[in-house]
Amino acid sequence: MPGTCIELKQLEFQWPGATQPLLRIPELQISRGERVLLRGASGSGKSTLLSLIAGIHKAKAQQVFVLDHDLGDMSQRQRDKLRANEIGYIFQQFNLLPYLSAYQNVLLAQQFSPARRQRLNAQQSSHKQQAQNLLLQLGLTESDTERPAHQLSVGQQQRVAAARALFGSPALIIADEPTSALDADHRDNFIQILFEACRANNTTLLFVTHDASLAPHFDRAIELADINTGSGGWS
Ligand SMILES: Nc1ncnc2c1ncn2[C@@H]1O[C@H](COP(=O)(O)OP(=O)(O)OP(=O)(O)O)[C@@H](O)[C@H]1O
Repeated sequence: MPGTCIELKQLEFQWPGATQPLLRIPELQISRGERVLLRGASGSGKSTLLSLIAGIHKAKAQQVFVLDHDLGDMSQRQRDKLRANEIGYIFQQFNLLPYLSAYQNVLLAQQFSPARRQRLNAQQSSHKQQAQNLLLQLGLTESDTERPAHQLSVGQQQRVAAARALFGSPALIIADEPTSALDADHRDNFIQILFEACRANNTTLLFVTHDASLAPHFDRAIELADINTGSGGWS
């Protein structure tokens, strides 16, 4: 459907070895440019749902549409390509390469993505300059952008992970508890910057958190248990 970023219909997912489906979601629709907070108890299946939307895993019975692509019809390779080009993923554990500098970690986002490279090439400045500018906007100092990731604080590493997700303007940002290690001031600042970057590009944001106080910042807050009738919905 035009204007729709994510559409789930009759999604059902069960981990191998589990006795029942973790996720059974009859329907969910998220519009392009919408900022959605997803909440749920620990172990209820939030990260699993994000991995299905990002095409990392695939459900047996599913209709998952992302940016008008039917993920059920796509091979792993095609889903990897869509993710590289159009989905910025901020992982709980950041997944930074420790001995690369902050800006080099950001540059990784375009390495496997011709679409991101093309959008970056349309700007005047070099890719390195654009990576550094994004890190400065997110609150790192110029010298921090040159430091290896393992020498940065947890909060700084979170910002590098966010910059890498945003680099090259993907259409969808998926963030899995990206503010869990930040204090309240840094958390609000981080969310404002993430929102500004998303607003500038009409980027959709799907943001998982345990922190109910963040809900007013978002267009919509979804409780996973309210949309899921699988085993994750009963906890
Ligand atoms: N790779 C996997 N193989 C088998 N089971 C898994 C795998 N990953 C997650 N699970 C199981 O799926 C359930 C949901 O896990 P998931 O990480 O999606 O929950 P969550 O809501 O994101 O939890 P949290 O808030 O604690 O991060 C858990 O019971 C977990 O053990």
